[in-house]
Amino acid sequence: MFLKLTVHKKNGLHVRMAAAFISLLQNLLPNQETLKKTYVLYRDQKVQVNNLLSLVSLKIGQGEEFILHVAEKLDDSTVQQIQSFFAPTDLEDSQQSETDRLLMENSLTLHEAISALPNGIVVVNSDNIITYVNARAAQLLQTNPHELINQRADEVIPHSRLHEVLKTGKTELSRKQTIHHHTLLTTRSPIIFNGKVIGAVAIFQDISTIEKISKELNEVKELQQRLHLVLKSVSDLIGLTDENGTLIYTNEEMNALLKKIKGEPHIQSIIGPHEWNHVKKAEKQLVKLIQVNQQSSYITKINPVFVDGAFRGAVATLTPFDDIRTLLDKIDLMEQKTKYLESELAKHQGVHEAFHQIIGNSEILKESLTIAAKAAKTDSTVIITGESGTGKELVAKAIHEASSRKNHLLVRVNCAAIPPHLMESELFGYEKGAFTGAYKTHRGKFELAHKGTIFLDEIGDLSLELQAKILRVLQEKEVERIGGYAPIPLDVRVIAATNHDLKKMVDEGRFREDLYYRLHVVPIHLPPLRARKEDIPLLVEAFRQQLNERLGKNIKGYEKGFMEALLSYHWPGNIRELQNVIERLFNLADDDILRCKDLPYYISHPSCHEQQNTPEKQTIDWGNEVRPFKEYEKQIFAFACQYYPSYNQLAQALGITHKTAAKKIREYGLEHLVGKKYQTN
Ligand SMILES: Nc1ncnc2c1ncn2[C@@H]1O[C@H](COP(=O)(O)OP(=O)(O)OP(=O)(O)O)[C@@H](O)[C@H]1O
Repeated sequence: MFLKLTVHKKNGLHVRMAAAFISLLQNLLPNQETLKKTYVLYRDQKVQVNNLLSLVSLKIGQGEEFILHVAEKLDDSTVQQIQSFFAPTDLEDSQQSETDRLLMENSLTLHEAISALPNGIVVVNSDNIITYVNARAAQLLQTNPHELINQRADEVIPHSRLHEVLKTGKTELSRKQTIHHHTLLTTRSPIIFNGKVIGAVAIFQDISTIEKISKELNEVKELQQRLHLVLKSVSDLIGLTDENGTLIYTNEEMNALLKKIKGEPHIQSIIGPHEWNHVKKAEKQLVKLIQVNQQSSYITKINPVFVDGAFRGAVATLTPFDDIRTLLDKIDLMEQKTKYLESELAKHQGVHEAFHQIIGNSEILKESLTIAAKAAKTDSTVIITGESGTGKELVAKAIHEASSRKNHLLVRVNCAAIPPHLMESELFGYEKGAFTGAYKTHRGKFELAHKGTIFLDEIGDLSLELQAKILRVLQEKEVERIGGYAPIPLDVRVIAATNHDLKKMVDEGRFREDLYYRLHVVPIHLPPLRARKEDIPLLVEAFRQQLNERLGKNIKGYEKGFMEALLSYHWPGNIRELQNVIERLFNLADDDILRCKDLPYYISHPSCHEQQNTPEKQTIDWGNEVRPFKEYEKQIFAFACQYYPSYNQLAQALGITHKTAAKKIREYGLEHLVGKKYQTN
């Protein structure tokens, strides 16, 4: 039920009156449960009537009304007694009234002070019933004060230990607990009156923020330590300046430099005042190679630091340039190594097995073979240049074998060997009856090479007329037989080779410029053997094995000094000459060892030609008087031997035996001239 009551006392519902009112209600409502559920409603506020401090804190003034809400219906006499408690009285004892005012003021101040505390306060009576909760405690427990008042503390407050304190009468200091994500430090104390525990109070201090700050502080400390370690472990010189350039932080390396240059702890003593002014003004990073004390150079980076637009200092990093130079050198070396390995890999990956029979490990040869192997994968025209006997034909064969045309013919035309008047019919073929003797249609080399490869060896020996005709075939991709009526379409890959200097021939008008360029799509130059002498041992070994097999011999090795002799010779006839020399030695060998004594004299005595003063013979000088036969003979041998790399070939050319040729060369001391002009003829 609701009772409307008015306070008439001068000091309103003051402390003493409120206490008297509670006492009255305790007498009138002996049922404690009813009393617990009895409230005072005043201006939107609701407080339990038996909570003295809360009741007083309503500050109900003189003449003001409030409602008493009792949980049960009261009989008339009880209602009357309550109403008469508040009935106006004519007389008010002025001294008592002053005492009441003082009491009221003090308890209100106390209440305000407790309410305003940042700590939460919960008070229980001796039965562990909550009698007071301040606003902060209610906030921390995430509820309203009136939800807690009159409740058992251990039922409504998590981890409450006030009942223990009531039992022991001992204070529990600063116990840490977590309630609703807040870390609280709780102190619980008994309230003792007349030596008796009449209640207890718990004070909660929220230390969540402090904890957070302390955690952050620890993190900052850790970060600082790590940063310190990082700065310590870098070899760069690091410094932090204020706005005047004074170094406020320096790592050990920077300290060492400052010590060395005996400089002030200012960045200006390292970079100079001019650069410092520039950093301040430019508002961007300065990167410069700076020489300090004319001793060491540093790559210096200065980053200005601006806070809210104001220049506050700079971070300076100095990297010793020598270190960088060493690193650059290392990188350079690594790059070179990588390039080398890449090219090696490319060579191994790129070289088709058809190239494996080409022996040699020299860089210069491998480069040429790499180009050849790449060319094999295309249909481009290839021209192979190089001295006689360097392996041009071998490479042409390998290109064909490694190409997609390998299942068709490789047709070789030796342009130097076929008589010029037969060359045209050889190359292009003829129709039956095209000329006298053409009894049947003859297909030319180009036609035979259809879908395959034509190898035009010694192309520099072609007449200008035939050069023009070949150019036409290359351009039109068709061939016309002599006496033929219609051109025949051709699908032929052309590989040409020469030991002539075609460029020079073009300049001299002996080779067509247009054909020269038509052929030079993929030029491959094969180096002479003297330019890759490191290949000699490999070649000799390969020839030894081949010849053992071919000639059914068992030559096991070479005499000491043998390889040295081969290495010091200049091999004008290149690999062909080497091959021939080894074959000759096989034939001369008495046992299973190749011996120096069997080597041709000009090889076993490499210096002999330098000692000789027989001049090269350009022509044979017949003179105009008859001279002794031997003189003519010497001239003939001196002239002829220059054009052949071996006695064998010389003998063949002169129509004499090998033995005679060798004997005569030795007799006239002409070894030094053998093969001298071989490469250019
Ligand atoms: N790298 C090599 N490895 C093994 N044998 C080789 C090598 N180079 C050349 N030969 C051999 O040397 C001889 C001459 O080679 P090839 O006929 O290919 O040379 P060429 O340059 O075409 O000579 P020419 O210009 O006189 O025609 C051949 O018997 C060939 O097998």
